[in-house]
Amino acid sequence: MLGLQQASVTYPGGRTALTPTDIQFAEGQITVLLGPSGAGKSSILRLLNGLVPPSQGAVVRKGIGSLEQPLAMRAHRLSTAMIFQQHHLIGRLTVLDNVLLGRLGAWSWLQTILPPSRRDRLLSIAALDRVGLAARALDRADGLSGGEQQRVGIARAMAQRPSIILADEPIASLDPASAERMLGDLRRICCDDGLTAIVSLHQVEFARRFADRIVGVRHGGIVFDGPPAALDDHAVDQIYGVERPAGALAAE
Ligand SMILES: Nc1ncnc2c1ncn2[C@@H]1O[C@H](COP(=O)(O)OP(=O)(O)OP(=O)(O)O)[C@@H](O)[C@H]1O
Repeated sequence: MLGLQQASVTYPGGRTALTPTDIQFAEGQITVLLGPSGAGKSSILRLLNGLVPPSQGAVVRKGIGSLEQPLAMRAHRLSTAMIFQQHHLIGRLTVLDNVLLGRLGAWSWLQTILPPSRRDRLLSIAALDRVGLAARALDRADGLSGGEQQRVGIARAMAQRPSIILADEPIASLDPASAERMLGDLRRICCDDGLTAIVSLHQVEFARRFADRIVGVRHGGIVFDGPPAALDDHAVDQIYGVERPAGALAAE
């Protein structure tokens, strides 16, 4: 449904982060981009959400067309939610207000200056309930733990009512238990709602448990593409090479 067609990324200054790449992401599938630091995972996600334009090639979405067209990009962004490594919550706002921000893209100018509608508030509370945080709706966001704040990030993404979720290292700053909970919630919601998710991760064991499909990225290219069961030690070596960190195999 969403894919790269011979798409590459060369940043100003001349650094090529992604060599011309073809890849399709199937509807309703959870894909993990796995690879060492600097491999090009974030650059793929930035292409997919339009934060960087392809230097060559195209990003194409079924039913919308090439994202080069401004109207296509707008339609794509409205139905694509991002989850970041740092949750980007506004600490002094309530948890509920942060989740309501997920509705912004759907609001008219007038709605942005009026109090949120009852419908949007209910939708946001329902999204919080799905990550077990409805009871914290009126707490200040900065009063929550890091793991809870990341789950508010999932709720905010869900409030957008997306069909695609893009997440860039969403567990990078979490302890193992919080990471497990966060990925568990995300997987359950994606499976229940049939969402397409593309998530970059560093940890091989989390990737194996969380993904339907693993795409290994190294030196700006795809070096592995298959189901978790196919990610054997040889494949991990192909992805990480000598850079494989001591903790890469552990779910940490
Ligand atoms: N804005 C930028 N300007 C110049 N070079 C960049 C920029 N962003 C990334 N790069 C370079 O592009 C390459 C790929 O970076 P990218 O962030 O896509 O990798 P990554 O696999 O996501 O790494 P990490 O896991 O550390 O986030 C790296 O060499 C990086 O230094």
